[in-house]
Amino acid sequence: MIVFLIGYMGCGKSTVGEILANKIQYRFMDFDNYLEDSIGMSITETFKQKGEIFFRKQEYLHLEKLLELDHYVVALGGGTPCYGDNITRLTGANNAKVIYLKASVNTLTDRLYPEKSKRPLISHLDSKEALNDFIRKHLFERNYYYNQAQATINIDNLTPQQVADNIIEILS
Ligand SMILES: Nc1ncnc2c1ncn2[C@@H]1O[C@H](COP(=O)(O)OP(=O)(O)O)[C@@H](O)[C@H]1O
Ligand SMILES: O=C(O)C1=C[C@@H](OP(=O)(O)O)[C@@H](O)[C@H](O)C1
Ligand SMILES: [Mg+2]
Repeated sequence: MIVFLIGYMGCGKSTVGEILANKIQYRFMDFDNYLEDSIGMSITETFKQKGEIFFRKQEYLHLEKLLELDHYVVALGGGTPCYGDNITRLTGANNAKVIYLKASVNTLTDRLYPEKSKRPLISHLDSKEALNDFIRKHLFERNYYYNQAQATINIDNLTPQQVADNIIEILS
């Protein structure tokens, strides 16, 4: 089986994915790190030098390889399920379970404000209010895709360990 974690930037896909993989003795892949290795540049540099459309194309192309994995937990990028037919490729894959880590706009704002420099889509937003407004609108657009996951966990008041334990319960 492959477990795909989806959800908005900052919901904890990378953090929870690693914990979950350790708990269930699966391998872990952070799709962003994988893309950085295969492109040979950080995501920030890729957006700057090649543009977002290039990045989305890389995500689209490399997703094909992920679908062949087994015994893996994969933390996808926040945008991965929201472009092309990626969400149906994920949910339609044999042997895959797509899980949405759902967080409120305020939780995401609090978590992302100190880390926005690592995320090119939000790094230009100066104030916390501007970030909050951006996330509210962006999440509204993206929820259409995230809501197609096979399971959803409301993560607002959970530690990463608790989120991982919730996923294990869903999988059992
Ligand atoms: N359940 C949680 N509770 C509190 N902080 C969390 C939780 N999950 C993740 N974080 C923190 O939120 C930030 C974003 O987490 P990250 O795993 O990078 O999210 P994503 O990969 O979805 O963008 C990190 O600083 C991480 O330590
Ligand atoms: O939401 C997005 O479009 C993106 C999310 C990022 O991953 P995280 O969700 O792990 O931050 C990364 O793929 C890139 O900066 C674009
Ligand atoms: Mg991540």
